[in-house]
Amino acid sequence: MASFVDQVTLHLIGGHGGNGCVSVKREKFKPLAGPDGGSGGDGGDIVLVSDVQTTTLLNYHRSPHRRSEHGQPGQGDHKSGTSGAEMVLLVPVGTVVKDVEGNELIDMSEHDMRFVVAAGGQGGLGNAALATTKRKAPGFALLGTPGFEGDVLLELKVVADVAFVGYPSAGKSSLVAAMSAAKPKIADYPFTTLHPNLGVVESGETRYTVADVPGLIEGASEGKGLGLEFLRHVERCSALLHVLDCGTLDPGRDPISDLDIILGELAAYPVPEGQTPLLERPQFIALNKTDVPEGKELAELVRPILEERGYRVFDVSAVSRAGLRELSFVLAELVEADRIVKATEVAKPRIIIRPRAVNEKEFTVKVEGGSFGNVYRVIGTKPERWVAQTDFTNDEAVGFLADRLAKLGVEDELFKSGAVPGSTVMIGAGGGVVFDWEPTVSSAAELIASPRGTDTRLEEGRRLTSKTRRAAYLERMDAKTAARAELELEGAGGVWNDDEGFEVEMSRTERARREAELAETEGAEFAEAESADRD
Ligand SMILES: Nc1nc2c(ncn2[C@@H]2O[C@H](COP(=O)(O)OP(=O)(O)OP(=O)(O)O)[C@@H](O)[C@H]2O)c(=O)[nH]1
Ligand SMILES: [Mg+2]
Repeated sequence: MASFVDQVTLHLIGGHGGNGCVSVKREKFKPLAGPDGGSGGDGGDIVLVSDVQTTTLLNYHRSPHRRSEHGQPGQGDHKSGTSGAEMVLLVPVGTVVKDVEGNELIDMSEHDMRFVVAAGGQGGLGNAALATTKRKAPGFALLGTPGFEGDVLLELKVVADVAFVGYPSAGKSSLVAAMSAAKPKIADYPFTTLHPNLGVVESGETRYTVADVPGLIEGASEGKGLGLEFLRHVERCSALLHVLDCGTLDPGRDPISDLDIILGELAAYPVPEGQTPLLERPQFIALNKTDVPEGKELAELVRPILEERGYRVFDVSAVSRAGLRELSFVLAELVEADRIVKATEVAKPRIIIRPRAVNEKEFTVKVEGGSFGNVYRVIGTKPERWVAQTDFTNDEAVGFLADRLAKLGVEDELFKSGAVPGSTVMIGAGGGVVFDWEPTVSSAAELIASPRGTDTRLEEGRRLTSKTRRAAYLERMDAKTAARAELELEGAGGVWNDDEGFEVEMSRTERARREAELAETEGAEFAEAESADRD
């Protein structure tokens, strides 16, 4: 027998970010015209989306391994890699997502909720994006980081306002189909329904959901038939509708004894603590199949008995749709009233993801004793991500990592924790990356002599003193007419205010040079470096 699947472990791998590209632009008369390596695209996320049309986790049971697309690497000529496509996994409304330790990550209790279960990796910056006025020609790019890799647990607890319960073939699915747009499987053999079908009913102003659960038989609470397992889906329903079959030809059955058996089984279902037992919730009765003459007769016979017991009884037919309108209005009223009550109840504390405080430390250094001396472990998302972005075969990239770590204050913190040059430093909580620590301070001299990422071949534009600039300016004023002709020839444009506030037209290259110079003096380089960190 097909088993009912309402729990599945997904094995997820988010797409990796594409690597950044190292490339230098080459033109006919400018073989080294600056870095132009594009950035890698981000890896695609894996996103869970709750959807009323989806009723089961069966698909994931069959193929629990899912991976989203990788980001493409960047290319020369400033071409960024395309980002990996997001992978959307539709899950039924009522799916609870848990991590491997069983902690609830999210309860997807409403339609169209989105939850990124496996974030894709970040694309690495290309060398063009890493260039600053100081580091004009970076000979390295950042690597894309890997996407999330791990397992999550999906557990289905259908959330419906009204649950339809009853014997197999009583017409529960037929009623859901007749009252909503849902298209559950309907057939005249028992246990057609193996998982709950959800339908959305619109009645006047009210929208509510109904769910039918697999048929119940005597002994269901002991595991007969499909058992009572799936009644966990009824746990969150505000009301029950007993669907009684008045058209059955089975001599051993009649609506009253059917109802009694179902009530007995429902009473045996243990609801979790804090919830109303199933039989203490509002219950209605639908006498179904009244379109057939015998059904109508039988319904008329049993109606007074049921009403005497205090039930509200509806004669309906899923086939002729008789009585469905009235039924849906009454259910709507009840759902409305229940919603008002629930809204006034104290809301359950919701999980709030607070943004990290600005001054919160971005990493910690832990000192771990070892047989080869102390190990200084740096733990923090930023340093760990930076390590993942580093191409350790490239000295410049390693240097860039060192600069970034120093800027974040990792070096200071290592000093404070007692690390000395040569100490073993690990970055990352797990195995991580192991270094023999060489503080960058000692390499400061090297930095002054030749900043990382410079290429003397690109160093045409030396920085001018204001004196030489003024001289050059006066010279230009003299040769202004000639210069203008020349500029137009170059297809140049742009007006620039010089030191004295005069408007000077200049070529694009000159303009770019001046802009770069200005940016540098205004500390824009700092901002650029910041943006290179991309947080
Ligand atoms: N004449 C008549 N037949 C109906 C009516 N409602 C359902 N049926 C028939 O009864 C059979 C069973 O219907 P389902 O809707 O699959 O019954 P169910 O209660 O969902 O059954 P399980 O999923 O097996 O528990 C089908 O052949 C339907 O066509 C009705 O109002 N009138
Ligand atoms: Mg059914």
